[in-house]
Amino acid sequence: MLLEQINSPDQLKRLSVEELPKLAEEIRQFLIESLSKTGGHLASNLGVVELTIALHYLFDSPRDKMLWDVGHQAYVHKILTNRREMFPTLRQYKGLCGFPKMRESEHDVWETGHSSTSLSGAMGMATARDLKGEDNKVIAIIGDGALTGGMALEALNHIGETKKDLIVILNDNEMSISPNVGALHNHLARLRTNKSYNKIKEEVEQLLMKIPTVGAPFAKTVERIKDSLKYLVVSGVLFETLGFTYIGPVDGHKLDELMESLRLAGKTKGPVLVHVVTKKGYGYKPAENDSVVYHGVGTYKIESGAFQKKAGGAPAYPAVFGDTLVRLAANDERIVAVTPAMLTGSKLEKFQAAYPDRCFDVGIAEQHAVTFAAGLATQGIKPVLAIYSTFLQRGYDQVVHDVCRQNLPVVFAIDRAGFVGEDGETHQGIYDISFLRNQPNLVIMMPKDENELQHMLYTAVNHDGPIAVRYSKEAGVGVPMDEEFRVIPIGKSECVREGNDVAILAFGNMVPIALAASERLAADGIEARVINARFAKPLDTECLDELAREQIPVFTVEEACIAGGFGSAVLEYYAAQEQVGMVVKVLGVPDYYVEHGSIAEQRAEVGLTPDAIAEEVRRHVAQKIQKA
Ligand SMILES: Cc1ncc(C[n+]2csc(CCOP(=O)(O)OP(=O)(O)O)c2C)c(N)n1
Ligand SMILES: CC(=O)[C@@H](O)[C@H](O)COP(=O)(O)O
Ligand SMILES: [Mg+2]
Repeated sequence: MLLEQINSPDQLKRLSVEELPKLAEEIRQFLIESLSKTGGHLASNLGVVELTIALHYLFDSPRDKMLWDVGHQAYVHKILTNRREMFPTLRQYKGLCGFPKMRESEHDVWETGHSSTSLSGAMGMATARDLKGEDNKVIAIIGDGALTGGMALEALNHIGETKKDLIVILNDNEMSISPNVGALHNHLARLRTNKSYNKIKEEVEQLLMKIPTVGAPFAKTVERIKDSLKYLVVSGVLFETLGFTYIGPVDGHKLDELMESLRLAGKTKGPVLVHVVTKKGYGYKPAENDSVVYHGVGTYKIESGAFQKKAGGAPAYPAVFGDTLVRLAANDERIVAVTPAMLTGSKLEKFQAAYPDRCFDVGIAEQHAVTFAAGLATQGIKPVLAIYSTFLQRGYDQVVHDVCRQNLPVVFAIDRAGFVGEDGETHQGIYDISFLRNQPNLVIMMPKDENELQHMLYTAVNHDGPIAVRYSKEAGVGVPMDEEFRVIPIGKSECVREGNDVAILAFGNMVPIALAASERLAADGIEARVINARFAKPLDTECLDELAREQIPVFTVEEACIAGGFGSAVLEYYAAQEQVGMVVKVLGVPDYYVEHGSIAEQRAEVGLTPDAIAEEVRRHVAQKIQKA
């Protein structure tokens, strides 16, 4: 086994080029076996085995900087940089991170998770290198999906003009999570198939070089013909017009072709773009046949690729969203769905099948998605933007400037709200309450269960202004679903458990946890009133005033950052009412990044569990008795 000897790029470099295909085979087998037990981003990593080997064979990481865009495809990089043995802990609590992590290795020079940041980071590193008079390489590896992200295009524009020595490896597998979309994608298709251009270029070159003496100088004039040929044969070679030397297309699974192109790129001055064509899921039939399903996987049987069946139970919130939107759209032709490249994650497949002309996958382009929705809304269309909380961060200015300020009726269906588990700190959906609550006109709500989610969605599509309904990725509570939709009165909470010793104001998916805490407290003779807050904006001020009149201590609970969240809003309200005597304890996510693990482990870490909440209340009650 070659792989057992390889724990560093230096050890890799000791292999002969002839041994590399065997190493690729062993790494591929390792990925398939290891991820069958842990899950993870399988298809993307299977597609970059040869590319990653070639990069570490030819270049000198970490002196040469490698930046992995999105970073979900950096498992092979991690295997080659002394972390193979950590793979049984992949994406587990305190285990190997599923994305590049500086703390894990000096070879992880840039942390990712959100897409389209690698080119800007690379440009920063290349510029710093030149300012310091150093001469290392800077290499960004970006997928065709990530290339549709606005940041990537901003960086291409900047890099192309400055002529920095910088290598961009475009890993083009025609896939985002779903099939890639957009004009850029179509341009790449033309480039992928332009073998004829490269063929002609080589033949002309060989022919000329055969002509003694006259050949060489004449070759220069032909250079221009070749370039015009390129423009003739391959319409709009975008990258060269942007100032890059374009090399490709290169077969990303043929090591000899890859090595030759990467060597050429390493010798080429200025910005270079190597267009590598790969197959997502390469080398594992189930993943090759369906790289959408095998983009991010749970555990599976290697022989068949069959996933371990999840126990039945209540439908997950995203599935309830997808099904509800299909029902709502049947009776309201204004409704359209917009997704920034997360069609399957947001469970919009059924909507797309039912209403293909009303379902818009705009690619990895959250800024555009938000303002596209705003444009739709100005013309009487009812856009439902299905977007993960963490990815909405990428379109924040558009939420402020284009939607809320213009008071446009856009529905933000904020999925993956709260902890997300294995994707970890780059993907936690815990900041949206804070960054949205400061926006005038916007309503922010979260259901206590899947039945209330359908009613909140119904309320949202009938609301005349910007409105956000957030929900987690988890399974619902397991309550019956009402046949008929009903409107949830905006700003109205509901009491789900009576009690007069303390009040727990729970937001969204924290309601079941708060109820469980109240049962523990009841056993101690402490009667907790549990309020399903429903709205972080506008607050149910009548409810808050009542609690103040009764001078009941308040515990707010949210699976979101404490700073600026729902509890902060309650504090602000009481402060504004000069209710100085009111006791308000805000329970939520403290001021640090919560890393990967299970959602349960993340909640336990920050104290969002029935036991921890009950303990907080007991501690307060004990202090009160002590003071009395
Ligand atoms: C800003 C942002 N939006 C969406 C995502 C979700 N996402 C993760 S990987 C991916 C597709 C990436 O496609 P590509 O860059 O082509 O990589 P491939 O998986 O094909 O190797 C998407 C949409 C993300 N990580 N970051
Ligand atoms: C790498 C990335 O950002 C996506 O693949 C993300 O991991 C999807 O998350 P879900 O699995 O929750 O859809
Ligand atoms: Mg891709």
